[in-house]
Amino acid sequence: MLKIENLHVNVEGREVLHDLNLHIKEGETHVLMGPNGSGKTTLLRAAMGFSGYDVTEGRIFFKGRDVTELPMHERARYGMGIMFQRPPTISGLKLGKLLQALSGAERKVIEEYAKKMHMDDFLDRDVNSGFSGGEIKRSEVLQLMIQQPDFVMLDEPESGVDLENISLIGKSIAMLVEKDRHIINRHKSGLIITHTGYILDYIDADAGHMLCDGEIKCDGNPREILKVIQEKGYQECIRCQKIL
Ligand SMILES: Nc1ncnc2c1ncn2[C@@H]1O[C@H](COP(=O)(O)OP(=O)(O)OP(=O)(O)O)[C@@H](O)[C@H]1O
Repeated sequence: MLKIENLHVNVEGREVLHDLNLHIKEGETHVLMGPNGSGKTTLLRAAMGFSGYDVTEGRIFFKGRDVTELPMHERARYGMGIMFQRPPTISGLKLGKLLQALSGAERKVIEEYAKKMHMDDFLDRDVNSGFSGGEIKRSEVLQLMIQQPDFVMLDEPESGVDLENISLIGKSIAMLVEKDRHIINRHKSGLIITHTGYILDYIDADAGHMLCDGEIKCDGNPREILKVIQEKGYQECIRCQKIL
């Protein structure tokens, strides 16, 4: 689904990602962990094609096609979707209208989806305007549910979300990446940034990666990586990777 080879990314003239390699197969969901400022969001944004995230070396392949030079809207059309860590407020644009524009679906269908995410009362409000942290996350997941991308990138979906809503968001993301289906019938994939690992209670991730100083320092079982980080810190995770 996504193959990243020897990726180097500059942000504001500084190299943030160095020689990064990542391979996520169709039907797989991976989690990405790492300390603050290590480059996790940069990786998602570069993969999605945001401007300001300059690929200076390396290639990004999506569904077998080299998308390194493709603009973001074409990557989205081709099946990539992203959930922001801190999405902007869009004054003057109602959430319902945005969902209609994203999907072309009728209002009735949008209302049904919105109900599932407990967002039906938000359709006539400006996107993210005055939304709480948890409401913003539910709105982001709702936008992805409407778009149904083949590959979702989620930036800290559980941060700022209360326990009840983590369950709702976790289960919805599991459906987005088809974790409810048997592996042979699963065609969607995902990459999820997490600090706490709560999302792993809902999504049985296939692999985990620890990013530090712009490089992936460890690949392995996500729960094992998380355990080492929680108990001994990131440096120990880098050191002990052989046992994961
Ligand atoms: N637009 C930008 N302008 C300047 N520096 C940036 C910009 N975007 C990212 N950076 C820098 O790149 C580095 C990596 O940032 P990034 O947001 O990718 O980290 P992260 O691993 O997602 O962190 P966190 O866990 O805190 O969300 C940081 O030092 C950050 O300050």
